[in-house]
Amino acid sequence: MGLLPESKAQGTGPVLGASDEHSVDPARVMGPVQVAPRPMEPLSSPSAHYAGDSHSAMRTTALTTLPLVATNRAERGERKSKFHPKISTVSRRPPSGSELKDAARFPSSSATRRWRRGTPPPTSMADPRRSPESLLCLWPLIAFKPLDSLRTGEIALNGSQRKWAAANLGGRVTVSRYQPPADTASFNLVFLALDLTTSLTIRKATELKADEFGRYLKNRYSGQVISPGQIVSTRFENIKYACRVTLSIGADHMNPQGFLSRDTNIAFEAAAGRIKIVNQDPRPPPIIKDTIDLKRMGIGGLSHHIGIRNVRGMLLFGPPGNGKTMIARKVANLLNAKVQTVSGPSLLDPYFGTTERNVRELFEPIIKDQVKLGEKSPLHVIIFDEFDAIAMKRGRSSGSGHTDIMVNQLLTMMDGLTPLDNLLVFATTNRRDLIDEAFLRPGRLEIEIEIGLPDLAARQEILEIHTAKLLENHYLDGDVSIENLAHRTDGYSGAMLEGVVKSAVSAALQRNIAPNHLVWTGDYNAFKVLESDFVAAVTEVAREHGND
Ligand SMILES: Nc1ncnc2c1ncn2[C@@H]1O[C@H](COP(=O)(O)OP(=O)(O)OP(=O)(O)O)[C@@H](O)[C@H]1O
Repeated sequence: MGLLPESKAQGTGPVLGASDEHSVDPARVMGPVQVAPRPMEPLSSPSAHYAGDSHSAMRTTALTTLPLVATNRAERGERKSKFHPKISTVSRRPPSGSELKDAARFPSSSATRRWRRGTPPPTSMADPRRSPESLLCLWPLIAFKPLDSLRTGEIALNGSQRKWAAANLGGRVTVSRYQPPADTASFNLVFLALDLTTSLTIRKATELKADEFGRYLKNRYSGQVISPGQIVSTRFENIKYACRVTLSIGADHMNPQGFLSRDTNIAFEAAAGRIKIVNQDPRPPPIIKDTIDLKRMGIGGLSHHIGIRNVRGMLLFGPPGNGKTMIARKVANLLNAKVQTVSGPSLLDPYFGTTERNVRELFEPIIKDQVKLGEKSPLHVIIFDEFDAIAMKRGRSSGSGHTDIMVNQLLTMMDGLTPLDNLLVFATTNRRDLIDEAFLRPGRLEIEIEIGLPDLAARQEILEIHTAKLLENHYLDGDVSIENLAHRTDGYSGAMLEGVVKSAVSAALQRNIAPNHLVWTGDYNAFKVLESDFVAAVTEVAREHGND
């Protein structure tokens, strides 16, 4: 049961993953356990068991955070069994003195930095400080069951689970029990998008029936917690699929982590290649249904208006550069929708009637699909950037009343002569106060989400997102502290934080280019972006935005 070398063990983060068909026996599932990167703690109870143990032992001890050391079956002299192939194990025992020292160092390891990106499930999509990427970085969850062949204190993770958790064999992880919300209905997922391009085992072109595969997954995994980024390995019609969760939306507050239920709508994606998806519902299900508790989202008194209809639109408002457009684009893309992004001012035309025509043309393909295909129409998404330019309060403009005509036309198009059930509208604005209230009525932009400036934790997440590639390629100097940078950038928007990273990289590149020659003189392997590059970039970006 060999320990990994110290350096490797340090770099190993938390372990987690989807349960795959071999590691979960639904009858014995104990419920999800959260694996999180915490400093190791000594065992609190010698009777704490994770493997080969009874339900109750698991329940009574699972609250303890335990240090674990990964091993594999071969090391333990075990053969792969038919029912538990490819299982590696993580064994638990009291930490040695040197491991406790590691634990003290652990928080500064690159693995920890990477995992700090993880956050507990957001309480609301309306949280203005959460980036879409940050929504994808939840603590991984896994459902554990007792397995007789494991020794006391061991847990088993398959390859997909280790990959998702960036966990190596022999690495230490800590595990703690995860308590889902008591209201399980609100913890159910309403929508799940799975990307199948991770299915490496598929050698020849395969046709996958989306409807049947969806039913199979729901039968098999109903009641399991699914998280964004997770890879679920499963065998269907003799083919092993690795399904990566690219989008998951919960019933309550659009929490992206929740139970797969028989009512969860599943959409599949696969890059053009070996997997051809057929029988996919051409129109992904509505992302927002009456199952959402609108009151808890801060929208009172509209539930009875919305009934079971889909929400038609969302208004994203707040200061510039904090990801409004990005959120809209990501959601639209992941929903596999036909997306049109238009900037409000680009629709405006001084020639009489041209603006109205532009608006009409925008809606034409959507109306056509709705009339022709009805329920089978693909989902269309229109993203209106700078919406205030075309949705300004009526009665304010002096002169021709041109703006009022356009607002009326836009409202008419959104309502549709035939209700447009195939349309989802995102409108973004920095000036919520300028928008005509009529747009905010039910059936139009029913949900308003304020996306404000990021707070400290959100700034750290955003910086981590934008430095992830640098970190991965070892281009970040060891002295760079994202945490410090987050402290230094109070009041910066997401776009400004992205600018800080770009500017720091640019400064580091400059150092490696010979003056006057524009020739790279550095050593690619030794290229590092330094803490001082970031510090200078913070000031530079502030100056650019007139904030210094
Ligand atoms: N929360 C965030 N997480 C990660 N990156 C972000 C975030 N917010 C902004 N960014 C970065 O800033 C860029 C600009 O963001 P985006 O255009 O979506 O902001 P916006 O709120 O729509 O701004 P505007 O009101 O000016 O249109 C994004 O493409 C992204 O790179």
